[in-house]
Amino acid sequence: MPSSRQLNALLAMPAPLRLLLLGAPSRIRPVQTFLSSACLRHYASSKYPNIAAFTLPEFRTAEMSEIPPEELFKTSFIPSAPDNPLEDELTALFTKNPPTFQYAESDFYKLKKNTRVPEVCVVGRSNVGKSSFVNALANRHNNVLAYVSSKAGKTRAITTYGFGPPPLPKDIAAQAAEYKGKEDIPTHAFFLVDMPGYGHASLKEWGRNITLYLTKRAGVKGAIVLIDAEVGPKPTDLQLLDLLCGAEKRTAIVLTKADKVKGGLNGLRETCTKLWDAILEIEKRHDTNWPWEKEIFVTAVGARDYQVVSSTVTTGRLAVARLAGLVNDNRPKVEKNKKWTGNIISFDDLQYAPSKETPLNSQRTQDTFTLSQSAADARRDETLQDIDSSFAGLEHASITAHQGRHRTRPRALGSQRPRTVVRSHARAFHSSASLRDQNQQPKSQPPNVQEVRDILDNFIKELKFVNTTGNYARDARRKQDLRPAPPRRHNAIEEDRSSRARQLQARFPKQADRILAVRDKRVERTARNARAREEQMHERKTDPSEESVDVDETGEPLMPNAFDEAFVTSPGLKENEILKKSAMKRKRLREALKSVDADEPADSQPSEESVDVDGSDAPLISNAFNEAFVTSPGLKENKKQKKKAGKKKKGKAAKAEPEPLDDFEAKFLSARR
Ligand SMILES: Nc1nc2c(ncn2[C@@H]2O[C@H](COP(=O)(O)OP(=O)(O)OP(=O)(O)O)[C@@H](O)[C@H]2O)c(=O)[nH]1
Ligand SMILES: [Mg+2]
Repeated sequence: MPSSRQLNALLAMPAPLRLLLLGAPSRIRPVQTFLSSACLRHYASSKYPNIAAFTLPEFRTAEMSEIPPEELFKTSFIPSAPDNPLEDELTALFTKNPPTFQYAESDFYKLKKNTRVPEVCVVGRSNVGKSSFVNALANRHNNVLAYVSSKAGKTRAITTYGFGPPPLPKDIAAQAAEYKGKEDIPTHAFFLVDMPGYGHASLKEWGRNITLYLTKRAGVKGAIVLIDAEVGPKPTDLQLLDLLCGAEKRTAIVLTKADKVKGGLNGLRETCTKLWDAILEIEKRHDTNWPWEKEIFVTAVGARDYQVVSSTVTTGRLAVARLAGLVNDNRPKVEKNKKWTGNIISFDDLQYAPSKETPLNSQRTQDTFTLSQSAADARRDETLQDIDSSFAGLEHASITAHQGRHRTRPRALGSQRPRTVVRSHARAFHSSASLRDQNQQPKSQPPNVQEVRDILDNFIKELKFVNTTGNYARDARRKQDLRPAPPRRHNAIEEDRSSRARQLQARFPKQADRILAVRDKRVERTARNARAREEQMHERKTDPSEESVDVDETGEPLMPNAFDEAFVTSPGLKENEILKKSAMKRKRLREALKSVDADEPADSQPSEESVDVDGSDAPLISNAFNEAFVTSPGLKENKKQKKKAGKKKKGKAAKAEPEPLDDFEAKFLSARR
């Protein structure tokens, strides 16, 4: 006789399915009473009847120790893909914003700091299927996200992948000040961390890293423990569960490779019973409120058959989403409200924590999406308001994002516009909005792509730091292209003269020929001068060694002295020599005249003391400065200089004997007298 609950389940089904249920094959009879219609259909047609996820709704309200393990499966049901109400939302959550590799680190102490994005880690023995699990969740089968191998020990580092939509720009902007460049601006809702495996082909330090990660890392919100369904729980698995129980870390236990279990559903049951027993033992031993999921999730996400993978992947996603806090878990809790200890942050403190006011609507509780209905509506309205008000929030977010470590993303090949974090937020908004509520249309239209681009372009123009080296180079190239062509070279003077001539011709038409002749003459003269200048310039540029050897009138090379050396490259050496000689001549005349004016005999020589002569034979002017300089005591240099000057003076005075006057000079002087 079926119970009232079974009858309810039967009545809820369409009539043909009820018949199918009543006449279902014996092998599914033990669980048939709780199979829903879609699930049953899937189950009956499946080649793999042992793929299932076991939940224990009654046990959630009862004390674990009171329930005998053999009772577990009487109340099991299969929330496989077609039956799961959250399937679409979970798929969107995990795949809409493409999951990306974040970082890999083999040393726990070198891990990037993360206190804001929830981390869920996947742990298990080596080769149990951890990396396959990550790939399946991301819906990546061909284009692999995590490396998978049939050999144990493939994953050797703590490898982090980002999943889910990024936080809203507004939220990022609100928190940006707190990051202060210490943590990356989040690009995803949560991180899934693929750990190296323990057991076969693993290293000691991997074990140490796993232990440290599970007990000390602040961002870890839960652990997915993968256990091979084919071989069952091993002592190392139980050690790990022991550790998690002691640390009171939220845990979901997932059986993998369910498609390989021998003995079908019965074989799977045996494994589950064994596992459950072991967990009860661990719980008794620790006497803690270990928040494990009180469910065993069964998957075969690494199977070759895609149908099998897709039918169990939602189960895995549900487990991860619950631990990350993205799914409201409305189940009544068996655990007492015990406070979290150590570095572990309370789950309720999380940004994505489920709301506390969610009503418990039935005994058979359901998971609901965190961002469902009213919460999603309110949040979307808020965001739309933000975006409608000319992207104020978005720009602010992008500024703060730029000031952080993610300044710009690499540009797409051939793209002229730098891809910024801003754009990813804009895209994320659309994806998350549609993810939250696919049936409801947004109340106001989100801006189209062109609008977003225009706003971003204007915005980027104002950001100086976006002008990276590459952009500078590009700008320079653009400027070069836009630069007007240099004007044709023309002789401005000639042009000037021609225009002047035209003016004159207009004024004096009769004189036109003359005007033209004058113009031609002047143009010719200008050209000649220009040629001369050019030749001069050319001479300057030619090798100076050719000019350094100058010859006197007799053809003998002049001995280069210091003066010549300095002068050698300047043009007009000979002219300068002539000028120099004439200057000397004039000087001599002046001196002679002075002596004549003073009524001194013309042949009298200037006394050594009275006329001081420097190197250039110019008389030294004794001024106050010189006096002070010369007589200042204690200056060795001065004394030396003085001595030198004295010597020079004598030498020069001896040298400076005036040359005898030539005929012209003698005549001139006699005439003056
Ligand atoms: N049939 C079947 N094979 C699976 C399943 N999951 C994983 N595998 C296979 O198991 C092997 C190991 O998978 P991985 O994902 O690399 O395992 P892992 O736990 O990451 O291994 P390590 O990185 O070495 O720790 C691969 O050959 C997978 O194809 C499953 O559900 N069914
Ligand atoms: Mg791996």
